Amino acid sequence: MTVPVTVLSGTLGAGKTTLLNDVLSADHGHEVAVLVNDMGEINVDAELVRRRVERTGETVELSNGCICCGMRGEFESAIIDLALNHEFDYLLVEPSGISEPAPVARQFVAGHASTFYDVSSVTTVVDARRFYDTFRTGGVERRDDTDAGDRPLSELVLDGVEFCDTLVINKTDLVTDAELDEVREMIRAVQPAATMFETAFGRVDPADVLGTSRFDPEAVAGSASWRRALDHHRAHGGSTDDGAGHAGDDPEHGDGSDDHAPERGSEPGDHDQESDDHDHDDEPGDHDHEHPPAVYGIDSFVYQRRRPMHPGRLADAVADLPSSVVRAKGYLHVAGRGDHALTLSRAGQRTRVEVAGRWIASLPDSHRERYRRGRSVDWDDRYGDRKTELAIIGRDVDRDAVVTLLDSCLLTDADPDPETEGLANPFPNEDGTAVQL
Ligand SMILES: Nc1nc2c(ncn2[C@@H]2O[C@H](COP(=O)(O)OP(=O)(O)OP(=O)(O)O)[C@@H](O)[C@H]2O)c(=O)[nH]1
Repeated sequence: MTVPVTVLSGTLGAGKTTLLNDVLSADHGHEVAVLVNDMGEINVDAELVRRRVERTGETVELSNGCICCGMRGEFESAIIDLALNHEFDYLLVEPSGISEPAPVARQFVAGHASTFYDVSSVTTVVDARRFYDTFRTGGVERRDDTDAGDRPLSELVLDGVEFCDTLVINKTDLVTDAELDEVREMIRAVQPAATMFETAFGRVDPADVLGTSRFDPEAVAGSASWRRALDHHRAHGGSTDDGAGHAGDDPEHGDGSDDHAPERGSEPGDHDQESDDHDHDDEPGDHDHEHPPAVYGIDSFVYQRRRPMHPGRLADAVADLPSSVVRAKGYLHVAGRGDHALTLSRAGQRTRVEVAGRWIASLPDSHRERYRRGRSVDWDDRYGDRKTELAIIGRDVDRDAVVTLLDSCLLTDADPDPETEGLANPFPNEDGTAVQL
């Protein structure tokens, strides 16, 4: 029999430990083991949790790195060791505040540990105050964890919100009702599918996070609004691409730092395999539309163009995107970067662009043909698989204005040839590199 697992995700200080302690001290009816992954030398969270868990089960601490990347092997050994040598009937995992929940969950879905465990829920705790400040007012981010690489906090926050089945909006005591309404709406904009709770000091009913069986790897991986928008777009003729139209990674894996290096085909429900499997919320007769139906008054659409973007104008345009755009994610075809597919990930006011891999069109003939034979690539006679394809998510977004802004970046015949004329180009052009705009 497998042991059910809840992965409790959330950025630093969101209130995970507070919630965990509250749940553990309640009458939950389980023999719980807890695995805490702190990054610091002083294992404060583990201490707090240990006091609670002593009565009922085991606590395991992993403190020398992040279990979603550098410590995967150690993590796997620890959970297998737990399963083999200890008595418990539920596992709670609190990854570090910089861990991505998807690779953590994957260890239980696809790794050796999957023999012993079954993910019941990936629950993400969000600090309502900080979410509002980050996404509504574009407030200054605190970078209190140096191991987060160069990823903005806003993106780490959205990682958790986008990959979960249950969302706990915590610290509601620190926002006004109007602010909470906005937080709820913005979260719904990026993650329409998860079950949502609102709380202060992590007070939830244990049954809301333990044993819910809400987790479905494919559904969760496809639940983010940007993913739904891209899938819908492709399914309705925006492209015949199979979601892997270049030789690099999916924009899901938006991180080029060494520790969080993307790994193809490594996520639960990996999109290279499942691009068209999940529900697209089709509307009959809606095939001209490039977006899923509005959810909670939220707009989402996909901007797609083949022609390359002028690098300087694009960098300026990204900075000028209206604040109504909460999230944008997808590929960029940038002039002067004809070899490399770039992924853009915008979370709140922060935008990060990284090299995702090579465009298939830039590969030597033999490789190119092999790729094209292996997958149904959306191919253009002039540009091959190169294209800009961005899912744009927000509230009351002036779509025409965004399209006009992005169209103004398209390279024209009047522009100098960026491949030959040494145009200033802020975009990255080597594997594993990224810039923030
Ligand atoms: N005002 C307020 N403070 C809270 C709430 N929930 C937690 N806190 C406080 O916020 C701080 C961080 O809470 P933790 O539970 O340690 O957060 P965490 O997510 O475990 O943090 P890390 O383990 O550092 O990633 C603590 O001082 C908590 O007492 C809440 O709902 N309202």
